[in-house]
Amino acid sequence: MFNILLIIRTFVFEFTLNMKLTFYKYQGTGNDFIMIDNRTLFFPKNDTKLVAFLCNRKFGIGADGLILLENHEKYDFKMVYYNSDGNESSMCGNGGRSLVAFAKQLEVINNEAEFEAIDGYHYASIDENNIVSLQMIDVDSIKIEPNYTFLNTGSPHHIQLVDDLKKVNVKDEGAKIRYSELYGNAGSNINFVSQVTNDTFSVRTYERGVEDETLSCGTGVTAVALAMYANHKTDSNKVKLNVEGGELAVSFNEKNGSFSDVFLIGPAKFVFRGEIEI
Ligand SMILES: N[C@@H](CCC[C@H](N)C(=O)O)C(=O)O
Repeated sequence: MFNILLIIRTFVFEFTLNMKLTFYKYQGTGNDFIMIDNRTLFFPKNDTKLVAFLCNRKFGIGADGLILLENHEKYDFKMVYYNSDGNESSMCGNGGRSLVAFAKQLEVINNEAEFEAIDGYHYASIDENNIVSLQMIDVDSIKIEPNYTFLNTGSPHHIQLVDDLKKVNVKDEGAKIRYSELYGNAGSNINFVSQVTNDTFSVRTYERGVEDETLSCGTGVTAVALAMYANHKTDSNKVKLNVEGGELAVSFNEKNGSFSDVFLIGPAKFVFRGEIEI
């Protein structure tokens, strides 16, 4: 039976490396990631099918994304992020927070980290309860339209306020906007938002590269917090975000429409460690 599954898997994903891969599984408010310690640079980084297989929830380990931790000449480490479709992508906020917890588990850092991701330098701190506070990129350009707001917080985000968040079919409605003329080939992540109080919002996100709703999106809630402030929906510079997988917070400073000292704050948890034949 095992051999038959291996043959099916090899046929579907088209690879066999004949090795055992050690991986760690992490989640940040339900956005889940496979972590690989790639400090020896053993991982075949251009193997899209391998990454898609590892992230596949039926044939592989299952995750929204895969992250490599690598050495960096100047900082504590480097982050390389792939979406579950197997393609390397732009910044992942929950992934970045989870990677800081992973770096702590590997004893690469203590309670603070400086690392480089695809969008540049990041500073982070982690406390004894594994609450990670991750500095995100500064944002100085926000497109405000009557029905939506668009900005880039390391990844592109479309933000739309809705009347009844529970009733939104995030997968279908998100895909329509993601593949619409508005965003062309590159696409965008799509966030549906409802306001709870002056400083609290609920968010559901369709993620590009997962092509489905995920339980949380870190760059997404960061974008929502800044967008709600820019649209005068809140006057607080610390915003709480309820997502399907838990709660996050985003703090920032704003001056003349530009945002700096943007921090994404929330839990990052180790789930399990394992080995998989690839
Ligand atoms: N889950 C992420 C966002 C990951 C990147 C996104 N799917 C994209 O390709 O733009 C987060 O927590 O920020």
